[in-house]
Amino acid sequence: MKAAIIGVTGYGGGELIRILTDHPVFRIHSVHSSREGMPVTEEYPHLYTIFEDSLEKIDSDKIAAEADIVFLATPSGVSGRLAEAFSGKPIKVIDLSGDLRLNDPGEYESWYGHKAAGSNVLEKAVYGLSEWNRENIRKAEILSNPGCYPTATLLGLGPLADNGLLEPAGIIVDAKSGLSGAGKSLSKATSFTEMNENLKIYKVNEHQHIPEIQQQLARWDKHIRPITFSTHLIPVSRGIMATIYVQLKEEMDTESLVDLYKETYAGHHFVRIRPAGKYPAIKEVCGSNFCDIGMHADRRTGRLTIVSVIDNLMKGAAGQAVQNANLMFGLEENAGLNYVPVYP
Ligand SMILES: NC(=O)C1=CN([C@@H]2O[C@H](COP(=O)(O)OP(=O)(O)OC[C@H]3O[C@@H](n4cnc5c(N)ncnc54)[C@H](OP(=O)(O)O)[C@@H]3O)[C@@H](O)[C@H]2O)C=CC1
Ligand SMILES: CC(=O)N[C@@H](CCC(=O)OP(=O)(O)O)C(=O)O
Repeated sequence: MKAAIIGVTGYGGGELIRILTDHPVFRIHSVHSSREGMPVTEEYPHLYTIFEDSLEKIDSDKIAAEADIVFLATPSGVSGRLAEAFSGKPIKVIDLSGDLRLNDPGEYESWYGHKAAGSNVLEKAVYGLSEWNRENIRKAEILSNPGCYPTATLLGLGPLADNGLLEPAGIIVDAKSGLSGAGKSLSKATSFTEMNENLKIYKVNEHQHIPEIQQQLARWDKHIRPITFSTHLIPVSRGIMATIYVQLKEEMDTESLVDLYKETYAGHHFVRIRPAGKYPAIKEVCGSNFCDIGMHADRRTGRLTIVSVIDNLMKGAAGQAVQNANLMFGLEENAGLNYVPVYP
């Protein structure tokens, strides 16, 4: 199977190269960004002798005629236009950006500040939270890969929301991300001097992933009220931790909750549930496609704390994109994704 990658010089695109150069079925056919003609190794010297192709022009007709799937690892605003260009052509599309995730174009425009993709594309786009939408993903022609924070948050809340166990008001998500989550562009906020030995909150109550999380929670349980969602930068390259606080409709102890999560994710290779009393750290998933989840029900407050960790570039972006591509082509879900986390 031939894969094209647009936005290959970014962090998400680079991670797609890392995965696809070692994939048993997909082979990288062409790579693209706005810098036509440049060898990929100019941007990524770590790929010397491994992948040395040059960037090609973005010609949707040519790409669709030659490749079986195209990954759009481009910024929001750019991806939507590209998805429109590929729509209706004989090629499957996976978009890593937020451009196709929200059903309501008006909501997209108010949170992202760009013009939404056309309704023909939005209506076809399937939301690719792999563990929760497998059947639709298998049939998708255009797939919208979930955001990094939403992946960690939704995998952490799914078993409760889907079973109607959540008290609908008062859900709080306190999330932290490594700096690669912001992409490779230089910015003061993510520079070494700003972030070394530091921790910062940002986009308070206005993060663009809020409506995406809310939209999926409503699919599980339409009674769920608006969540509080806080995002922080931490001085690491990769990794997201979402610490989630919820109240349940009925009291459950930690052991029963762990059993519920284990049952829900049985057969889902990439979600690992920790035993009662154990909590995952981001280092324990970095470099891999795993989402690790731990939890504790606090009898004193009546609240449940859920901790969910992923590598933002893997399960939060390129890893989940390849997991979805595997499903779309009828392959084993974990084909080419059996990475052991890089530790320490
Ligand atoms: N980083 C992460 O952890 C996650 C990222 N995402 C999403 O994935 C997408 C890619 O993210 P990331 O890799 O971090 O971003 P980067 O900023 O690191 O890379 C963006 C890429 O898009 C290319 N690009 C930018 N504008 C254009 C254009 N007009 N035409 C063609 N190519 C263009 C850039 O190439 P060049 O500079 O060579 O033109 C570069 O290859 C984004 O939508 C992001 O929101 C989603 C989940 C997690
Ligand atoms: C650390 C950091 O800055 N993370 C980015 C994630 C951006 C992203 O992945 O954007 P979309 O999923 O919406 O396309 C942020 O918080 O905006």
